[in-house]
Amino acid sequence: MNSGVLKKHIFSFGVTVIFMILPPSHILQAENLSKRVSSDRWLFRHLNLSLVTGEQLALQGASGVGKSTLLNLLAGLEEPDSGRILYYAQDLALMSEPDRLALRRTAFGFVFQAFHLMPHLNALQNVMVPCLLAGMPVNQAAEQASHLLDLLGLSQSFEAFPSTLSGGEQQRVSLARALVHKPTLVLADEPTGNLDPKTATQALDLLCNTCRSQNAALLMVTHSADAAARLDRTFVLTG
Ligand SMILES: Nc1ncnc2c1ncn2[C@@H]1O[C@H](COP(=O)(O)OP(=O)(O)OP(=O)(O)O)[C@@H](O)[C@H]1O
Repeated sequence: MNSGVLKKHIFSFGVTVIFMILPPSHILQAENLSKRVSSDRWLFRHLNLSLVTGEQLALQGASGVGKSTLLNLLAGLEEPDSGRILYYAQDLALMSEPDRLALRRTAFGFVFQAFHLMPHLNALQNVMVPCLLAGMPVNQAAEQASHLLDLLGLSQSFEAFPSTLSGGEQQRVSLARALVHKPTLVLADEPTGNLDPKTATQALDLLCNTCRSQNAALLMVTHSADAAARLDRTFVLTG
């Protein structure tokens, strides 16, 4: 073995050992998080939650307990009353608004409960938005968006505007939009809540498999015990 090859072997062995010794890195940490929605109502107090890179976590809890609010806090869309949220050890509250916006656009993927599709854009254009915001060429964005819409059974609906789509179709467009730019963290609020059982299984397969293959962490709100059981771990939010 010549010395160049030997050095390469020693280097890759060293990298492997470092990965084995280091604890898994936290992509997201919520520390001592508290949120109050009125003078006498706290949704949660001193909540701690963390996700490691590539981990899939189900978020469960009774209706109205604060799951969507927690997702909004973790995404930096709302501010906690106390506590902090770290993305790879960076405190979201200490980032400038442009940096936080850039992080949300490039690293995060969202499936909102209310979809939040842009009404003046068709399904394909809605899914292309995160790619275009990340600076991807239009052709490539269209290719990635149409591939995901195909996989979600929406190949006939590229040109359809949100108002002409059913709730389940809008939800699948919203799911495609959350994944299309290959985010590192996907926050999904009941992403299969509007789908029939067969379509829900297909959509969940796509969500979980895409996150696994891209080593993206997934935090998914779900009322379904079956859906939760597919993920690595469940966190139950209690009032
Ligand atoms: N900004 C706010 N001001 C006042 N009340 C709020 C605010 N945000 C959330 N709430 C209240 O907090 C509670 C939790 O809402 P949230 O949507 O987070 O619950 P959830 O657990 O996601 O519920 P579901 O499972 O029904 O979707 C609700 O009672 C809601 O009305």
